[in-house]
Amino acid sequence: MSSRTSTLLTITGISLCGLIAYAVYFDYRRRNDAAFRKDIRKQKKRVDKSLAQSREALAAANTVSEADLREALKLIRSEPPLSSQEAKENYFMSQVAMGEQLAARGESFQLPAALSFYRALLVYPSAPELLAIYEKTVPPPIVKIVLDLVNLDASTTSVTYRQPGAAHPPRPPRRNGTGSLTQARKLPLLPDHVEQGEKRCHVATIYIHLLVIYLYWPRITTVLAYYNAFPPKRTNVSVQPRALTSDASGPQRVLILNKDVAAGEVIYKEYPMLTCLDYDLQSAGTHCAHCLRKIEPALGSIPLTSSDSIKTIFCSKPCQLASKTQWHSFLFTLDPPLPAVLELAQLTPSPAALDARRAAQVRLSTYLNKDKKVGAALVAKFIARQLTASLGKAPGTPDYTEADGGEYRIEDYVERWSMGTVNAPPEEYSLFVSLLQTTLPGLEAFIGEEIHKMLLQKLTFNAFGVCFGGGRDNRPPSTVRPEDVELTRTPYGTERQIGTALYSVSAYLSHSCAPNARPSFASGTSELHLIANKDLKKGDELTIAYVDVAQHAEENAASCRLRRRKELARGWKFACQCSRCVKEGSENVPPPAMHPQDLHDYCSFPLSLPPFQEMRNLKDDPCQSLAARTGLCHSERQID
Ligand SMILES: C[S@@+](CC[C@H](N)C(=O)[O-])C[C@H]1O[C@@H](n2cnc3c(N)ncnc32)[C@H](O)[C@@H]1O
Repeated sequence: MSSRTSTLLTITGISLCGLIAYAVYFDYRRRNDAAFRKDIRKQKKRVDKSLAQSREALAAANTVSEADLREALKLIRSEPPLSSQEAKENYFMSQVAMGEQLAARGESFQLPAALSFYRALLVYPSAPELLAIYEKTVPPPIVKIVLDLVNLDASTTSVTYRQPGAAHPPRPPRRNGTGSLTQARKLPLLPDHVEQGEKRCHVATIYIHLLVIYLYWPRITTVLAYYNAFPPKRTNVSVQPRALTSDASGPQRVLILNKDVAAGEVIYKEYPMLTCLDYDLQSAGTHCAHCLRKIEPALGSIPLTSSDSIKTIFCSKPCQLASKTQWHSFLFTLDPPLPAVLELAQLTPSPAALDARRAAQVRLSTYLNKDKKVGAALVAKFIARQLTASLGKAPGTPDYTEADGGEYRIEDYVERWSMGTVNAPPEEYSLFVSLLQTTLPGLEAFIGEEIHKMLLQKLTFNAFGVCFGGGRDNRPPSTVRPEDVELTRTPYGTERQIGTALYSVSAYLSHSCAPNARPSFASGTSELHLIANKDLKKGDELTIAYVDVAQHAEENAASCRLRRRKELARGWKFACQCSRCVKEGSENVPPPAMHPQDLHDYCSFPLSLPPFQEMRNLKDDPCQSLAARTGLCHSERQID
């Protein structure tokens, strides 16, 4: 030990001894000397009084009168409205930043700080959620002023009044969640759901309520700064609002390159948040059900032991463990769905309950298997992953976070994705509910049909098809109408994929028929490598092909254009305006003749399928007359 260290320790030791000695002496006199005790009481009263006086004086100096608030509201109401989404987002960020700076300047800046936070609230899509965030992060006197402003605004709003960018002043949360994950997060706070659960008088239900409250409560620090921390710097890309043009359709956000890259270079690599092996391959046992790697028989595989209701194998122990803890136990086994549940004796299921759980799993698996319903599997896995990530963490399976310094979970990414318009068959939701009811009773109260639909729309819309090499050619054909086939983004075509995966960064890639980048699965797993198709410059928007854009031997430019635009219209509901489509569209080359006896010559519906047989007998354009009667065929309106 150096002499300096020992001197410090000696000084510290003496000081501590002195303090202890004084405390002992003080305590001795307090207990034994009545006059000393009286004196202390007097002193304490004096100090308390003086403290109370200074608090009152301080409060009086900082009280914001109703007149001040009315004046402030008048000012805010006179500000011009914001029209675009981008302007609202910028406004929101600047007001929050200003609020924070003003709040840090002390008590005399509380009103201006509150005004900034209030302005941000007016343009935020979910005011109750932001208020909850403020309550955790903003000094309480400022939050109080914000709440006073909200109340005053609500009590004095006239119908013609418009806030900057906001149609209405903030409202309390709606009672039934519809439309967004943000609302899903607030469900546990809604009394009608809590009452519903309590009526069941079920210990498990109450436990599930607590679990969901914990799970959905937003992690305060991460919400506002999302796009600062995401995507991580190592990906060399950023997510930016699409430059506004006269065309209002198109992606809201796009991926922009942050540095120059050469053709063939890997721009970034990304692990999936969630994977789904195609069901036929899962049954065949040819691929790992977690990373989707092809199983090499010589190297062996690891089965999922314990009551697996589907035949599942993995390439390695880590994949088995990850899959088991993230969703497999929850969805496809009779094991406790979450490790935390193990400890609750009252949740030990009866044999009848286990039978019901197994039956629900088998029903869902059968449904998934038919017509490759990957959307339903993605939703089930998403819910399972959310729950297990929060409460069922096992060693070696860290929660998903793909950001610089931000702690994000899967729902934080999905919440911000755009969604398509998928309509799930009605039985899909009831299968899902019966799985939840038999696995963690009570959970289903929080995932209504609307939330289920919203998840389905987001997950299927943003899913990627995983293909190795050029993909496979033995995927079982679908028996549903072409328009109802679930499509995933893959330049090889969904019918060549071996599975589906969701990626937090790549979700933002938009489509071009002449893409400047391509996804590759060169590691032989679902890890996505984004490769530059040509030399690219910092600031370029990255695009990939959502569909197979290659012109095949039997096609000419026009029929290739028609095929890919049809697929884009069916899967992603947009008419591509890329340079290639525009150029080829202007060349007016007629597509080669098709086979009218098999396919409708415009939308290529197989007319032999039962619903379309009647179309053969129609004299006029079958697509149009069918569309007029049933709305079934609308491709022609979407693609050209
Ligand atoms: C999977 S999402 C893409 C996500 C997107 N980056 C976003 O969050 O806004 C697919 C949707 O993006 C839009 N999109 C992508 N590429 C497009 C393009 N080239 N032209 C028009 N819309 C496009 C379409 O609305 C499409 O349905």
